[in-house]
Amino acid sequence: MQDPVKTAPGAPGALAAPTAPTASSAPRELRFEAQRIAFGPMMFHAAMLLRDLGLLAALKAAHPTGLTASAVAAKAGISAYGARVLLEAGLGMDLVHLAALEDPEGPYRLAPLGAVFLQDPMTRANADFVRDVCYRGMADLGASIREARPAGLEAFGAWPTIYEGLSQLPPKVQESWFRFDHYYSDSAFPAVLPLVFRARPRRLLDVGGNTGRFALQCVRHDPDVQVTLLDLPGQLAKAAENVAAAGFSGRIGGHPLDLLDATQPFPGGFDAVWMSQFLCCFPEEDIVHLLRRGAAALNAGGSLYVLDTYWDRQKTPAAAYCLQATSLYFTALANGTSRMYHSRDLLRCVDAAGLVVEEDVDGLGISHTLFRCRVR
Ligand SMILES: C[S@@+](CC[C@H](N)C(=O)[O-])C[C@H]1O[C@@H](n2cnc3c(N)ncnc32)[C@H](O)[C@@H]1O
Repeated sequence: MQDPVKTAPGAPGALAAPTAPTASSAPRELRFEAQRIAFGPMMFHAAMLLRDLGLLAALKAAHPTGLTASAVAAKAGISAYGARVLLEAGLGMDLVHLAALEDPEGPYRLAPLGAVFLQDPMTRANADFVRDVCYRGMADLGASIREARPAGLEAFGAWPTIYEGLSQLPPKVQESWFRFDHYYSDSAFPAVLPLVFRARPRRLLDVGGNTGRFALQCVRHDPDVQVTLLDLPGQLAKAAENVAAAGFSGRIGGHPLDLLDATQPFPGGFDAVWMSQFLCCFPEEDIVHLLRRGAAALNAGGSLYVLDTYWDRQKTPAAAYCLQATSLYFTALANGTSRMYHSRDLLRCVDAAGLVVEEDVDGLGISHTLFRCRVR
């Protein structure tokens, strides 16, 4: 197993201060970073409005000349006052630049960070997810931690976890949830298919198969494989629609169940059991049970695959930061007890479930690691 990436936030190299730092001795840049955190939730909304009211796009179209604040206001269809407060917040975030400090009317220009915030697909998936799914519920992070339940989920409904409510969330919230989930998994699926199908599994069990996205890729990749999806009824109803629309109802089936209900057995007789972006949805004790039940569904010689994202296995601090932040969604919105794991946490669960990792591949898609496991 590889060592943690030294540049990941929280990695040993990043914390090597011999004595506790004090606020008064902190360099100016650190104090600025602290203010970014302090005002972050407010600036976030300003950044989203700069994006969604079209201010950043107007500045992009007018690059490099730029636009005055009143011209931006006219293009966005907002008041001059509204344009000025958003543009000035944008200056603070370095999303826009002002041609001359002495003239606050502008012209304003799109800054390099503004171009990333406007155009980068990962930033868009993350930002929409934070605004539409997480923002309101995140105010209940403290209650969620104290009570080990997703207290923030009450913003949407009275479900015990977000998974029971997923198919009933408001359309925009669902759209942002799925776009976030798919943004990450879609990047990894093409990379893992050759690894999973090297052993030519004939029957594959996709545990937490959601709306059938991976199953559809499997049946397109291998003409002989049959896939069974395990998930909650709401997700499987959506999966059945997708599978039928793609013409694969004969090769992809669904088995609705609450995977945490130990009285409901998994179906058996599979050459491969697949768990993608799934175990991060559970606390460690449930992960061990789910792995054991997955292992019991395997034919002799079969493999259990775990595809997930671990913050210690990331190539960049930005990727580790995204995962560490996503953990807070699991706490306040999803179930109050799971998180984006360190790889060692997950490997400990694999061992406790009586499995051994035979293959451990990092760098799949944007941020995924694949463990191929067999029964010990
Ligand atoms: C984060 S999604 C991952 C979906 C998909 N495997 C992927 O890679 O994109 C987790 C899935 O686990 C399912 N799930 C969570 N808790 C469950 C439970 N108790 N019973 C059945 N399915 C559950 C959710 O409904 C969801 O489809």
